[in-house]
Amino acid sequence: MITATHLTKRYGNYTAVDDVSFECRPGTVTGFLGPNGAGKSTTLRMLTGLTPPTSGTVTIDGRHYTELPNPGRSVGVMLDAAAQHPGRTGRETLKVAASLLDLPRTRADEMLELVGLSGAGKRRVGNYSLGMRQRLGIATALMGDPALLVLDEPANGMDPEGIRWMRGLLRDFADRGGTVLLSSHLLGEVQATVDRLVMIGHGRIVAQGALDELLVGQGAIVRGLEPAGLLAALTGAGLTATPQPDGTLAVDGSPEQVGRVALASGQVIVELREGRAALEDLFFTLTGDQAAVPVAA
Ligand SMILES: Nc1ncnc2c1ncn2[C@@H]1O[C@H](COP(=O)(O)OP(=O)(O)OP(=O)(O)O)[C@@H](O)[C@H]1O
Repeated sequence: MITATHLTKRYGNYTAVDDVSFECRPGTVTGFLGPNGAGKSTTLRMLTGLTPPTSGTVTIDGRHYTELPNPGRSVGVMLDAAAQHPGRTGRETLKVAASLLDLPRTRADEMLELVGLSGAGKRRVGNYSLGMRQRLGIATALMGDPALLVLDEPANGMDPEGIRWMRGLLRDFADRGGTVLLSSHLLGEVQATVDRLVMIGHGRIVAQGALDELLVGQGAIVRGLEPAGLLAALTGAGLTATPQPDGTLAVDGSPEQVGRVALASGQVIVELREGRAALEDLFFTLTGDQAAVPVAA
């Protein structure tokens, strides 16, 4: 289990990570989501002992990363897939990782196979695409058969097939009791992969919880035969309705409320559903500059 408690990092007067607390439990995949510069990498660097926190703690099964006897056997980490030695082949990279972990070098070929790079093992990493480097980084992280995985932007540079592959791999890892924490600045990349989300903006956690919980209570989506008339009726009834690019209105009321307003005002509705606004909208709202959103439990 990963536990961050009031984790804070300041660089001079600038607070990159501000009072961040969250947990990642065994059997779950947690997405750590936020726009560029939100503080994700700094948090992951504190988690893996590379940057000391200004205050607060982050532990792995109750211990600091630096206190783990053989960290690579407990936590698989990939912080920067692009930073691998370009002159080594994929196989050499994994052999070095195996020897650092005191594992047989044959493990390198097993891992190449696992991440679908068997055919590219003899090529230099400098000639790999970013997606291939991500696969190699994941192979390195999995090398020591850890119970936890920490991956910074693993979907970066991966094509849709690669993302699908990674989703299956991480799901399987978590289903076998593993704990996964992965960061992303693009919700769409991780939405189908994660069970839980921790959203960060400007160094602060703006929301966290199960994916389903975060989607609850998002209002209603309605499409009227005369959108302008429906908008006026909804607004007149005290509801906030926002026109969407697809011609629907996103309303901060329940479908029943919207239906009643439409009935009372004689507006014809051609579509009405629970407003499970795309999580992307929630993400942008929560992390946008205007957002002064309190921390959700
Ligand atoms: N060593 C440092 N010295 C000063 N400022 C830093 C340092 N490291 C990070 N920062 C600042 O802290 C903020 C958070 O950076 P961080 O890399 O954690 O964000 P991020 O969410 O991972 O975004 P990205 O995906 O762009 O890396 C940024 O404004 C960054 O400029």
